Amino acid sequence: MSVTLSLIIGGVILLVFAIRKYVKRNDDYWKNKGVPKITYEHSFMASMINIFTKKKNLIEYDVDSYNHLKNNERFGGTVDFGVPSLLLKDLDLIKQILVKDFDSFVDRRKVQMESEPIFKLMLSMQEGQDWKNLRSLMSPTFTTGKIRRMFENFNNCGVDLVNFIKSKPVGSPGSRDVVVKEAISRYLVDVIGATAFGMETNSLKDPNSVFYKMSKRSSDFSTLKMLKIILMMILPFLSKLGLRFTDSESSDFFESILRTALKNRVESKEKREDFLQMMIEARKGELKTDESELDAFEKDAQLNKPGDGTGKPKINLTDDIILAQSLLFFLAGLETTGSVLCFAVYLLALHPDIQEKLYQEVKGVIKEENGKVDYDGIARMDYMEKFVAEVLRMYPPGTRLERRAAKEYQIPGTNVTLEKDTIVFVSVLAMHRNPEFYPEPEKFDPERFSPEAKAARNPYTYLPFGQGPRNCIGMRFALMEAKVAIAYLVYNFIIEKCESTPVPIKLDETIGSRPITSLELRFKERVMSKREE
Ligand code: HEM
Repeated sequence: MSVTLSLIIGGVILLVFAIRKYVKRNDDYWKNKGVPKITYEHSFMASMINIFTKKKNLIEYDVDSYNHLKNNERFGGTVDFGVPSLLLKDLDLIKQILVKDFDSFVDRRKVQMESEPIFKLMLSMQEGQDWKNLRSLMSPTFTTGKIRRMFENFNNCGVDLVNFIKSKPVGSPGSRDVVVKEAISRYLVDVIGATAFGMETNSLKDPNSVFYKMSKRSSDFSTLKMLKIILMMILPFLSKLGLRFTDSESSDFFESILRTALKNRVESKEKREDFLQMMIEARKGELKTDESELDAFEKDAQLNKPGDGTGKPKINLTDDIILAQSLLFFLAGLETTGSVLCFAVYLLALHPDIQEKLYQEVKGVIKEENGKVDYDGIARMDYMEKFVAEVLRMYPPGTRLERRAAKEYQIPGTNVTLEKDTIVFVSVLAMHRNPEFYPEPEKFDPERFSPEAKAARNPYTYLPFGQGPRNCIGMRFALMEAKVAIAYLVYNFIIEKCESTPVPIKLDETIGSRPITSLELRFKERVMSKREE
């Protein structure tokens, strides 16, 4: 072996041991505080090896930790790659932290984004008062009234989605095997392009759409990319050296397109029904919420004192801030809604009885609305509501909710005091799969979300969009765009497994919260008699 090679190998071994020592520095943190430490923990080495060898994906660690807590334990300490974090299990404590004591837990884990100035300005990255000011300004953009005004865009993309599937090569008569992820992602890119920036991105119509290609790049989480992200979480200084969390080519592409769109909109003074327009109105203090439109989830999310009461924004919405929120709108909805839709279509294929019930409901409502899919029609579909809720229970894209203590915090009813900056988290996936809350959790059953079943359950057992003031701002938008796609698909096709469809579902091996990208299903065109139509 040459001297250089020996030096390199020696250097690598030393580096790995140095990182290991750094990561293990807090191993006794919880024991010293008298907090039950979850003995099953994220060992740095084991996690890295498991991710690389694809033995275990990231989200399984939280479920293991949750299941490791004893019945009477309300919370337990873990050490995530060297950072002490508290896993919350008790539902009252979860409510206390997410909603009642929100002022002590405004922010999430700090992420260093030195080399990504636009990402740093996104709502999800903001902290403290800056976040409150921005969130109050943005909240009115996602209310029912605003989504209703955007609805025509959903409809146009629904029609294009059906045509996209029909454009695929026919296998057996009238049926096509389609890669679901591609069809769904193209639909979402077009919906978001139109509703966020008034752009026709043409992903469904143009197989070579650059928007689709770039969005695919932005959501590619290969094993290597995940390891880079984990490394940047462990060693935050890497971002100061120019390493980026995001894919630079796609981020730069979207940033430049959005910058031009914003400039053109401001200069032309043209008015449209899209997110960009609302942000421009917000800049002038002209964007308002209609309080009567808010449901319990959104009332829980209201901040105590939004704005300063004068209607004038408390922050200066610069072009960069608007640009950052537009990009966030684009990215936040792609992977999340995309994975929900892929699971939804897969579950329909596996459960023909549920698909038939949904089809009958969709057909009935479309008939009542004179052949149209419209906002009120979708909102009236009760079975659709239950179906989507159950998909989100089984496969929540946001598997973990995190908050960071803004100050010292004594956990109510205990002597345990959390230090400022301690991370507390909720394993959404583990709760959704807890048989105590959801008997036979592996069974797909939309009736779990009947009004009676819901009323009998603690609402904090179900948190696909988080809860409290820092919940998902795009929930209504996401649910509507997902339901419209499902309605168009079941109305036009019978969805079935095909030879290549994996049963049970195969999950993405790195992240674990989305299906494999190659998932294929069979779409058979429905033949409707004139009387049925
Ligand atoms: C089915 C689709 C979606 C799911 C399941 C989902 C889920 C979530 C979850 C779990 C959170 C964290 C909430 C918390 O910490 O309490 C979140 C935050 C967020 N979501 Fe979504 N989301 C979805 C779609 C969308 C869409 C379409 C948008 C944009 C229009 C969006 C924008 C955001 C933003 C901006 C935040 C951060 C909010 C803040 O920090 O104030 N999401 N989402």
